[in-house]
Amino acid sequence: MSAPAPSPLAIVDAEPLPRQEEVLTEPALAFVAELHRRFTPRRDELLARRAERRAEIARTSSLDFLPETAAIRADDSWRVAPCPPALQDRRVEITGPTDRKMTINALNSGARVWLADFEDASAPTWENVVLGQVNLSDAYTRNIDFTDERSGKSYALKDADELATVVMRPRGWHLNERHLQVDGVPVPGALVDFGLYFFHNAQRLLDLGKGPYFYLPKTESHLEARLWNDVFVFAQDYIGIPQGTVRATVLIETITAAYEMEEILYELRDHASGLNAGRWDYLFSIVKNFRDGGAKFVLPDRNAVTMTAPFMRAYTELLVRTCHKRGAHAIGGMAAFIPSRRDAEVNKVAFEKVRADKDREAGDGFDGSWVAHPDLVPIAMESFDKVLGDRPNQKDRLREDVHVEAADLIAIDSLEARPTYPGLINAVQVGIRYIEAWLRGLGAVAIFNLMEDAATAEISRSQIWQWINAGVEFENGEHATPELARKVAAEELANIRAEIGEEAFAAGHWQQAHDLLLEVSLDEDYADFLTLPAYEQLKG
Ligand SMILES: CC(=O)SCCNC(=O)CCNC(=O)[C@H](O)C(C)(C)COP(=O)(O)OP(=O)(O)OC[C@H]1O[C@@H](n2cnc3c(N)ncnc32)[C@H](O)[C@@H]1OP(=O)(O)O
Ligand SMILES: O=CC(=O)O
Repeated sequence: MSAPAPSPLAIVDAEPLPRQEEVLTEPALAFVAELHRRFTPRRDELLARRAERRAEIARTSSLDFLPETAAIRADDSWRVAPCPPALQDRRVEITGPTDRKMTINALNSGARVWLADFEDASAPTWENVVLGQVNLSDAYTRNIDFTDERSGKSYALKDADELATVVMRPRGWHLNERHLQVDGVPVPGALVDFGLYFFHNAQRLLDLGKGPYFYLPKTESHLEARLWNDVFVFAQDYIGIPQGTVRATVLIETITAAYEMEEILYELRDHASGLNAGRWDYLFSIVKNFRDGGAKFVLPDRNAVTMTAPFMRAYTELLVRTCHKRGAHAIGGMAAFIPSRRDAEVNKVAFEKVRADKDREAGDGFDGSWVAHPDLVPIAMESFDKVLGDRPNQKDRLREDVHVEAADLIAIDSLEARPTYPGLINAVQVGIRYIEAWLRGLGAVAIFNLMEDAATAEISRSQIWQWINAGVEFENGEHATPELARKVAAEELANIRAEIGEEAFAAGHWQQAHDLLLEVSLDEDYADFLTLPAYEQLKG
């Protein structure tokens, strides 16, 4: 008797979208279903391991390099695969969501790379998930030019040799895509985003002289990197392209991954092209993991933690050293200051702050860095041009002077700043405003002239949780308590209502955002990710 046919992947509870049939083709869905069958069980095991490790951190309040992988770190002989030409020069990378306008603007921005984001800059509505894929395919076939009906402005791609190389960021391992299910089980969003993109574009990209390149977010261990590597090996065979075609840049943006940088590169060595210092999620991860570690681990206001804090320098310098030792690119992170074309003073501050950040990164040995806005591309370019000149990167700068001990990465108490009452107000303001936008399908927004996305919002809500649980006393004598957070949130909601007016208030999701922020900031049972309960409430 022949084996029963595998269950197909079903589209569940989703309104049909224009042109979805171009992305959700039968062969593409069969590929995603196969990824799910092969790899979701291991994904589930690895999520359970995350919980075990966090329980261990709660018990010990410490982390260390892994004894069982010491041989990988000690072996000086291995390197990651040679870098493909399209990724040699990554001196400036722009990030952003994949709606049609942003896709064209990012590709045309003058940056060498565009991080096309299905993760923190994108709220995972079904429309964003599917139409983001349509837009990327349209960009590769040069079928994307359009006129914005509201502004009347026309958008067209520049010549191919002027466009940024795309590095696509799928969702992290923890999020499911409820609209695609096998036997009633939702497929991990990571496999949906990766699978659809890879299936439709891998060969097309090779024909264009590029390749299927990925940023891997929120990795917590080298075992998770191994899972991605196995996904790549399977996917390359499945569509018949050579092994080693995929390239992945791993975001080192969890505190546990910072202790496994070498191991992560090792697991992915046939597919790795670099590591990125994702500072915002990194801070979130520190607060999350050490949230109940007592006063020693209490971070001050988010905006008071800069990249020059000793524990942040330990992290970034170790990242550069590790990458260059193994032949990989070291890519810097995101300064959150957003320029304004309408306000010269805001613009000036953003340019100054971003220039200082990029100068520091270029000086420290990074091979490139991120910006959030096209107007910041020339600023970052100047910083890296000064250091790199005609060289595509500075991987030859080995930074052997860098020595980081395990304790340096979590020496939070070396900071003098303390949490402040205005810091609490800001965390509440940003939390409500960001969650409201997310529930409308926007994953990245400018709030108070700073870029906010899922990672920065995670810091805000986690700090409220941590400060309350650590019984922080602010400079004005107030204590962080659930009652105080509720009072500040109620005031903020009233302020927003007065600011935007009744009609706009009623049209938005403000009360819902307020309630959700309080839930994820005050619940004793801390939610691992804000986007998990938020996804339950996301329409579409
Ligand atoms: C922690 C992390 O994970 S960081 C990575 C994730 N976060 C991101 O990627 C954020 C990316 N940045 C953004 O999304 C945007 O810059 C925002 C939301 C912060 C601000 O956007 P806006 O309010 O539209 O900015 P602004 O009005 O100044 O934009 C001016 C123009 O630049 C374009 N633009 C702004 N940012 C980007 C971008 N990142 N990519 C492409 N185009 C952009 C706008 O579309 C607009 O184009 P138009 O003149 O044709 O209409
Ligand atoms: O994803 C990047 C970060 O800073 O977080």
